[in-house]
Amino acid sequence: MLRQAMLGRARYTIPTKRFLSMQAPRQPSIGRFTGKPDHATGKYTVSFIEGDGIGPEISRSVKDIFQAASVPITWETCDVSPILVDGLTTIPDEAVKSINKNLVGLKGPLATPIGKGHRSLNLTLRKTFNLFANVRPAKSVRGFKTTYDNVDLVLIRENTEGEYSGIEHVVTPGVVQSIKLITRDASERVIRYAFEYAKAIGRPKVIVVHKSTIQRLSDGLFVNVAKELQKEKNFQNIELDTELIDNTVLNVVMNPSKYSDAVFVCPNLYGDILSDLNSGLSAGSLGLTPSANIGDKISIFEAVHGSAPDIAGQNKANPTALLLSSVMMLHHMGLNEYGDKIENAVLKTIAASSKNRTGDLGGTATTTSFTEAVIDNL
Ligand SMILES: NC(=O)C1=CN([C@@H]2O[C@H](COP(=O)(O)OP(=O)(O)OC[C@H]3O[C@@H](n4cnc5c(N)ncnc54)[C@H](O)[C@@H]3O)[C@@H](O)[C@H]2O)C=CC1
Ligand SMILES: O=C(O)CCC(=O)C(=O)O
Repeated sequence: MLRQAMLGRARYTIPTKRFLSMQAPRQPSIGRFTGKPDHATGKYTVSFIEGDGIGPEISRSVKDIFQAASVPITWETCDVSPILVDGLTTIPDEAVKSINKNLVGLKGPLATPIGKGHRSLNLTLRKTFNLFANVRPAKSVRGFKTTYDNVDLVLIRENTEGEYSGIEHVVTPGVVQSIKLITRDASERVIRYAFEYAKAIGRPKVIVVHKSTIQRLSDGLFVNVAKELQKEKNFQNIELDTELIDNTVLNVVMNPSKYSDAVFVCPNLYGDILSDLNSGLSAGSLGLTPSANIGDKISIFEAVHGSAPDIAGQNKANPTALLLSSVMMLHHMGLNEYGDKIENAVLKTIAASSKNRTGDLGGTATTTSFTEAVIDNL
């Protein structure tokens, strides 16, 4: 159900549906998929990184459901075991070639050793392929009761720098420094993407979440770039708000519906934390929230959650977040019919009965039984 609203000079389409659904959203003009299916088979090839911990279990679920739904995709499995070159973390050439060739990937969670060993492979992938925007929608799920039943939040996180730049050093024993790098170029490309995304999904407002009262230069630059961009003719009909992160966190917890007409955009770490909060509020679990890492040409889709080592190998993981990430991927590729079909089946399965739900949603289902129920509902 859509309603039209006249806002200023522009006509926007505002979705009234507040429950989880990413059905065939219009794609922003930046980062569009340009891959082509194979001539002989009519199928697209997608690079697949299964990931660590629960990764192989939830990846199996996605593969089984895609096969049952006859999605015209061939998976190309990629090994991203870390390789250290001159102290820098890289991934094997074959994986880089596969992703550069296919222009699209789906990945399970990758674990990062704490305080030693290789650098985060998640960050390495984002940097290697210049995936500058991380889109994280968080919506209530019909039939599954949480504190609020009308959460519909969209957050876009800067994905390549900020606190995740990896520039750290020991100044002197007992004194360390981590650099939060913010550049005009990276700020501009993610904020421009956020404006385009808001236009594409029919939201009239972009909110920059920051702390420029304290991080005056870095967050200050991020906010100023947003103000400059908003003056462009293309974006003048999108309202721009700026909010301090502590204020946003309080407001989201008190009344998430306040932000149902907005797209948040923020520097890397704020986006990481705020999006987990959004997941908790919308779903009561990390097991439901999908995401897209978008670059100019290449995009990689992944669940927001990590490798969940506490439940790995126990057939307890909820594959929904990876499944919904794969739905975002299908919409990105223009395979809307398949995306809608899988999304409907997943949501129907969760709504039907608590018996269908995995433990994180208070149910008793296993990864396998949930997958079978989704296949029955296709
Ligand atoms: N994008 C990625 O690949 C990410 C990777 N990580 C990595 O994951 C590892 C573990 O990180 P944590 O902080 O423990 O976060 P986590 O997201 O793996 O787990 C947090 C809690 O959520 C639960 N959970 C997560 N996903 C679930 C699912 N699909 N079904 C049911 N329950 C689920 C876990 O059991 C755990 O109790 C670390 O090595 C971290 O570096 C963390 C975040 C993102
Ligand atoms: O790579 C990691 O260990 C964590 C990355 C992360 O926090 C994220 O994907 O949001």
